[in-house]
Amino acid sequence: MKYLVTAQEMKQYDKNTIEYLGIPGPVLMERAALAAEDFLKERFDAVKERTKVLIFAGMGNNGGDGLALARLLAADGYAVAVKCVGDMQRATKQWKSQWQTLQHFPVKTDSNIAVDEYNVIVDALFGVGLSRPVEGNYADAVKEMNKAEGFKLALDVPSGICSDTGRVLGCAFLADVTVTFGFCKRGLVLYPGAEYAGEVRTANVGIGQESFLGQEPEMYTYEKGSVQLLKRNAAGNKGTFGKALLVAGSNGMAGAAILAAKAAYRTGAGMVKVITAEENRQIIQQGIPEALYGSCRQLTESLDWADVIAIGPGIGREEQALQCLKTVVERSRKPLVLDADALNLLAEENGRMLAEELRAQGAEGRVILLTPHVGELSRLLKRTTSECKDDLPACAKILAKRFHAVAVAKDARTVVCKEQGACYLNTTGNSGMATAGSGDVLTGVILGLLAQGMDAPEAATCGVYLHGMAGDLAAGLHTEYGVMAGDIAECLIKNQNKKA
Ligand SMILES: NC(=O)C1=CN([C@@H]2O[C@H](COP(=O)(O)OP(=O)(O)OC[C@H]3O[C@@H](n4cnc5c(N)ncnc54)[C@H](OP(=O)(O)O)[C@@H]3O)[C@@H](O)[C@H]2O)[C@@H](O)CC1
Ligand SMILES: Nc1ncnc2c1ncn2[C@@H]1O[C@H](COP(=O)(O)OP(=O)(O)O)[C@@H](O)[C@H]1O
Ligand SMILES: [K+]
Repeated sequence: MKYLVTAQEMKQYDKNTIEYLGIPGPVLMERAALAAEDFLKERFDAVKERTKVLIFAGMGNNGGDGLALARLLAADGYAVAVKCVGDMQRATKQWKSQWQTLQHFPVKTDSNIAVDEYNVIVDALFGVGLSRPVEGNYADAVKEMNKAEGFKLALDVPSGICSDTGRVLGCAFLADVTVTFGFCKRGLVLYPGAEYAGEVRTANVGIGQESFLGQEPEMYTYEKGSVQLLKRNAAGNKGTFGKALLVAGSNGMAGAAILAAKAAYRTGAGMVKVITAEENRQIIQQGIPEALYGSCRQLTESLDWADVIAIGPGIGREEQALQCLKTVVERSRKPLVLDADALNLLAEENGRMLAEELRAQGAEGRVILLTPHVGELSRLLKRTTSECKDDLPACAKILAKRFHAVAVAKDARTVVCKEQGACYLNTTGNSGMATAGSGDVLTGVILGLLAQGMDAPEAATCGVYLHGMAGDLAAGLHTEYGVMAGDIAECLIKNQNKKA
């Protein structure tokens, strides 16, 4: 598990470390600068004579880190220059102290430094203290850095990237690598910040879990290798691994049902039954002969048979779909995953009473998982898609609270939220997954994990992680251009802890 923090959380942990743990600010700054120096030495020591480093320093402590880095590199024999941007009178105390020390070292600091003489550019303009769009002299500096050739390193956060949302505020530094201090910031993982940050290295500077003082970060992600599937019972039979009921696929949409059913099997479900339109019987039986088949008339008896249920992929919004949804909501209290058109139906006027009923069931303890993409989420919350996209974690939380459910808000960085507690932000997957049917595969994965007895929040987070890993493996085989949803289903669980 890896924490992802906001600027405010990071500032609080800085403060706790200094004031409560008693580690002075200048010590933290020195360690931050040492971590950045270690990284540069690892890359450039072999070509030190040809390496010329230019550091752009703002007037806050991020700039202070830059000044300390300049001193360390100069002491180590590197050619270093610093370009200060801003009014030195307004610099922080630590900045001024670093500046005084720097005067004893051979570092060029005049204002006429020509960027094109340098082959390593370090951005130390703003870190977590960025508070408004980058304009004027600062914007000119960012543009100058971006235009420069050579390697680009950002300290803590690329300047101009909002640490909390990953949004570009005005303009932003485009880094090859970001060395971030203490904990990884959310904005380095969320898009477009993730693209500006390049490769992210998180450096230990002495701010750790002891600095939380009871206030853990509200977001985390999984790192490679940290997801564990439930141990399989060696003596188990197909009943042991769960009966998964999938209500999917209207006339002409059998593919959605096949993809989701395949994914549930590939994730380990013992039995999968597909309830779908009569017209789909043959194609389902050919497409996935391992699945049991039932028509909509057999829904009620199938609800008794099932351990867990998913409804939505490809069901459409016609009357029959609404009736199926009604039956699933009213005639069962079993764990339920709602996806795609099941969510659209709940958002429509016709589905309002059902949505109310579902909320009441959630409050009474029914296990409910909702897996909307941004469009479906916007319909459920009656907000615009850009409002949802701009703050997906907050919107996912609202949805989770509204339905007393687990919300899986899908995007390039999917968020999983419970009513209470930390949010999970997924970092596996790639643009190849933006292809029709890949959401159906995710529904099947989550259903398969639930069928095996995983609890709902874990099934959602593991499911999203594994789905992304499968997408990465599929992209390894077919490139991001060539991935189709069926490839993702085929790659499920294969070496889930290895990146393609
Ligand atoms: N605490 C510690 O000991 C440690 C901290 N560490 C480091 O400190 C960094 C945080 O430092 P920080 O809090 O001083 O904020 P920082 O990112 O330098 O920016 C603030 C300055 O920018 C200015 N400013 C903001 N937006 C602006 C804009 N758009 N356009 C123009 N100006 C703008 C703002 O001005 P003001 O808003 O006050 O007018 C202020 O002057 C952190 O990221 C990490 O690198 C590490 O060394 C580890 C130990
Ligand atoms: N650029 C991307 N990077 C990573 N994952 C992505 C990207 N684009 C889409 N995905 C994932 O693919 C899936 C798409 O789901 P959805 O929009 O419901 O598709 P569909 O309705 O076609 O099945 C989601 O799980 C989403 O997180
Ligand atoms: K920076």
